[in-house]
Amino acid sequence: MAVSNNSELTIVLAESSAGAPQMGSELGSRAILNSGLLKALRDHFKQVHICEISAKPSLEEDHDHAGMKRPRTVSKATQSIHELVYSHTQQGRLVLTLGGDHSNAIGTLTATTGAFNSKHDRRPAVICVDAHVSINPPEASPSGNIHGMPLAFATGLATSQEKGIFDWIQQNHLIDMKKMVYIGTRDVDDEERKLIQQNGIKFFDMNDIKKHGIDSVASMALEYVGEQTPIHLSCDIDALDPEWAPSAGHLVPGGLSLQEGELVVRRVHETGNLIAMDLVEVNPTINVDGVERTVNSACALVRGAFGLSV
Ligand SMILES: NC(=[NH2+])NCCC[C@H](N)C(=O)O
Repeated sequence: MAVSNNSELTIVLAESSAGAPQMGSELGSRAILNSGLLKALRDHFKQVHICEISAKPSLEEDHDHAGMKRPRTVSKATQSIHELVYSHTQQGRLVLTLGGDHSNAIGTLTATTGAFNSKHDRRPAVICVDAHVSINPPEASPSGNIHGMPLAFATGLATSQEKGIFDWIQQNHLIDMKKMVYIGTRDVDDEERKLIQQNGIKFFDMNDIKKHGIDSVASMALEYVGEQTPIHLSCDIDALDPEWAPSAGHLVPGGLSLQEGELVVRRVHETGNLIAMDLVEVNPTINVDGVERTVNSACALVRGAFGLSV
């Protein structure tokens, strides 16, 4: 029996780019939704709810704190996302969050985990499709950009007690490191590598994909998270090769083809266990000639994950 109810979808437009070094990804959510995707989702689901969060540059001071840039703006935006996603997950709806930059996943991952934990006393699995592992604790981050840190906060490897800076994250929101897996990684910082090893976090990097093929990797990843486990699928568009997603913030060559990306998300769909999906880092201000291609790729991943026809 599937763990998710597939009749209602909530779309969260996470129009915040404060976690990234450059602006522009706040325009990504609408670019994706308005490219025909909304209609397709409305045709597919019985009901579609749309919510939005925007993080306008705050007028108050948001100076760096403990190795983080714009920490109060990002904390506030992700807390709002958390509250929305939490309440819609609790109502048994599937949730699609369209970013925005990857820091938004701090809000989504803590929300589905918190909501499932309080309702069912268990934590969902998290499948991250990403070129990066996005698990830098602030003090180890080479950039200070919070979009490189979402998994650090969502796992509890990074914490902050500072008022207004991620002090809203609670113990029961934290994802289970033994139930998370990365697919498509190829740009990992030294400290991130150590954390992945020390905590035994499962990953399938691009070499594993070349070696085993994407279908076997998808099978291994799904076997690892286990049957009957709700799945939160967290996708950064930069997992795809820049050929397929040129309008993204941090391009890393040697990524997944669109076909490989689609295969992964369709395999997740087939489990019947998907409860939430994030799609982040589409930036329509980068490589403007490639925006349409990037948006089409993003739509294809969303369609695949929710089992819409091609
Ligand atoms: N979602 C992204 N594009 N992340 C890029 C992160 C790059 C680098 N690891 C950092 O922490 O700054």
